[in-house]
Amino acid sequence: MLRLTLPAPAKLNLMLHILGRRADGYHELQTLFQFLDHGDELTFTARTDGQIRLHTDLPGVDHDSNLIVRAARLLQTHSGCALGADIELIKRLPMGGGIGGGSSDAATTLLGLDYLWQTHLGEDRLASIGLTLGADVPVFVRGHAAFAEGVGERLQAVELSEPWYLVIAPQVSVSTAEIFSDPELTRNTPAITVRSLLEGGGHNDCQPVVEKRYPEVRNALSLLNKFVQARMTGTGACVFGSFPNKGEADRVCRQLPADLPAFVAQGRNISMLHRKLAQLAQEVSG
Ligand SMILES: C[C@@](CO)(OP(=O)(O)O)[C@H](O)COP(=O)(O)OP(=O)(O)OC[C@H]1O[C@@H](n2ccc(N)nc2=O)[C@H](O)[C@@H]1O
Ligand SMILES: Nc1ncnc2c1ncn2[C@@H]1O[C@H](COP(=O)(O)OP(=O)(O)O)[C@@H](O)[C@H]1O
Repeated sequence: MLRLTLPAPAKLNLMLHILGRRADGYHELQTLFQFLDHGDELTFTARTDGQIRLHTDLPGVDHDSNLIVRAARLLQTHSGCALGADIELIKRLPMGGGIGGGSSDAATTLLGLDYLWQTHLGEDRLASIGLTLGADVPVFVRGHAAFAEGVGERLQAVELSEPWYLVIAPQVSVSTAEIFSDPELTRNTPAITVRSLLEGGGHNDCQPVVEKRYPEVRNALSLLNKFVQARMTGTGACVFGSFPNKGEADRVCRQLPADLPAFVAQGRNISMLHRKLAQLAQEVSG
């Protein structure tokens, strides 16, 4: 196989508690990740000259800093593979939205090129390579809804209900580092067990800080709160509410101001990337 198209789905942090700060400045957290059936799309074509070429520009991100290019080069280093790739990206996920677009693109690159180049590094090595690119990359490599602890790298797979979500993407990009360095961020939420969490509850400790700094996020939350309990994902800027079916989510979506970007997607416990890879494996073996 020389060419491969794969999805890079979004995630939501259904809750995000900050328990403390480590000596290296990173924060200890507890969070619940679920994927959405909405995301970016990447197409990989193998090159024999070893070059990595991403053919899609992202505003404010130069070629070599793009997480896709960095992931591809890391995979070359760790596997010793001499092949390269041409990569095209269809970018649908808002950047700095807290729905993990960059991390998901990186994970899709690691899994996609591992498949295309036949480097067979395996999920454990790909997840640890991914962690060097960002705290959120491993969950996308694993592809299962998870309760995460540590800086997000200790993952416990969970089975959640799969409701429909209405996601509003206020037109601001929130820097994760900026929110984590805010002196007003609450960093002392007591640890909870995954069991008590699944029985209900949880909140996002970053939300008050982002609401204070970004009126666009505050407005999106109060708009959505008129219909359903709204919450922010990750360090923002996206906010979401859950609905039992697509029809109700679409109905509320139609009532939002036309100039406010929003979409409806279903929560998924197994990521679309892993569904597609499993389908490919079945086609090859069948
Ligand atoms: C907090 C989450 C929840 O999903 O936020 P979002 O970025 O998705 O909104 C993520 O774990 C973010 O992961 P990711 O976006 O990969 O962050 P990284 O690139 O690893 O870190 C960006 C910066 O955020 C801070 N940071 C990040 C994660 C963490 N547990 N503690 C931190 O203090 C650090 O200052 C770091 O330099
Ligand atoms: N392929 C990529 N897609 C999105 N952002 C990227 C990518 N590569 C690098 N970045 C950088 O990473 C930052 C965070 O990206 P993103 O994952 O979209 O946000 P978040 O972590 O809030 O979900 C962006 O603002 C951008 O500067």
